[in-house]
Amino acid sequence: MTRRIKGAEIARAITTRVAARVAETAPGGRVPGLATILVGDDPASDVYVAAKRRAIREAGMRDVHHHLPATATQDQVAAVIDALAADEDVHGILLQLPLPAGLHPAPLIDRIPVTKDVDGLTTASAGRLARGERGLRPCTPSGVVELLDAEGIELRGACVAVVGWSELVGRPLAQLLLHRGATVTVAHQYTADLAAVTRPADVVVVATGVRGLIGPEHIKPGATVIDVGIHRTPEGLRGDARTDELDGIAGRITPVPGGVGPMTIAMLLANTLQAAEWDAEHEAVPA
Ligand SMILES: Nc1nc2c(c(=O)[nH]1)N[C@@H](CN(C=O)c1ccc(C(=O)N[C@@H](CCC(=O)O)C(=O)O)cc1)CN2
Repeated sequence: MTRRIKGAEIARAITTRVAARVAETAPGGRVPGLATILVGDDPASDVYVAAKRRAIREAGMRDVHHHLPATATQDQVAAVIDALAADEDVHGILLQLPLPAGLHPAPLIDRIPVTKDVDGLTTASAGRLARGERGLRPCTPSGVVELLDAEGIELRGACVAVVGWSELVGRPLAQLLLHRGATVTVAHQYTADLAAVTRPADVVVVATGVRGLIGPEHIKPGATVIDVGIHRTPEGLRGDARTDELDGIAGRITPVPGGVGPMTIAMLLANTLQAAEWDAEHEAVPA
């Protein structure tokens, strides 16, 4: 039997811990504040930002939100980020992706101070991750590592295939895993013989945005499959893995929904708490 990894439950436990810590420190100290910026009306982004804002409030944090029209200019988005960067009550700033066509995400993200980069996506945070220095890590990759830890999967010496090259997931995840002593191979949707890369792996993480890319031909019996993909289909939400076909082959698999998705939000709260605690200690992000 293939075990379903209960991401939603693990995320709830993290969220509860964060909320308890906020309640403990808020009376004397400052309430952590997280600002979300949504540009345009992408329906999936609407759902994700609404879920983030709900989680922020449930954790006892301050919810600051800016919704700009799809016609907003690069300068208008930059002005919102700059104002939040200067606001002492805001400890984290998140620019929801993707942005509408015509806006360039990288220069906007890089206006977020590294101390408030709770999404871990600035060049400065990426540099810290590459060097193995302390800092705020991207939420989905750190959520994946938390899931593997919660399942008791030993990463040191494990053979892990990361399928996907995105800046949001694949590339930072490969680095996080390397820092944990895993042997990491990065592949993607155009890898010529994908099965040759994934079949030897103890853990396969798939984050390509290609529905059903990974099937039984890609997975060693007993291996763990972490499915980061989310596709809205007439049959409901589906991932990048053909989960039904992997039943009885994979040792463990994350479901979609209820797997990696909720971890992204839990790690965002954990990062915001961390940013607020560093701020309260008057520490820059410690090296
Ligand atoms: N600035 C960012 N933009 C985006 C990120 C990110 O980490 N930072 N990640 C993704 C989307 N995302 C968060 O924004 C996200 C995706 C999925 C979920 C989630 O809880 N999914 C549920 C299903 C919910 C549904 O779709 O109905 C699940 O898998 O169980 C949360 C957050 C892109 N943009």
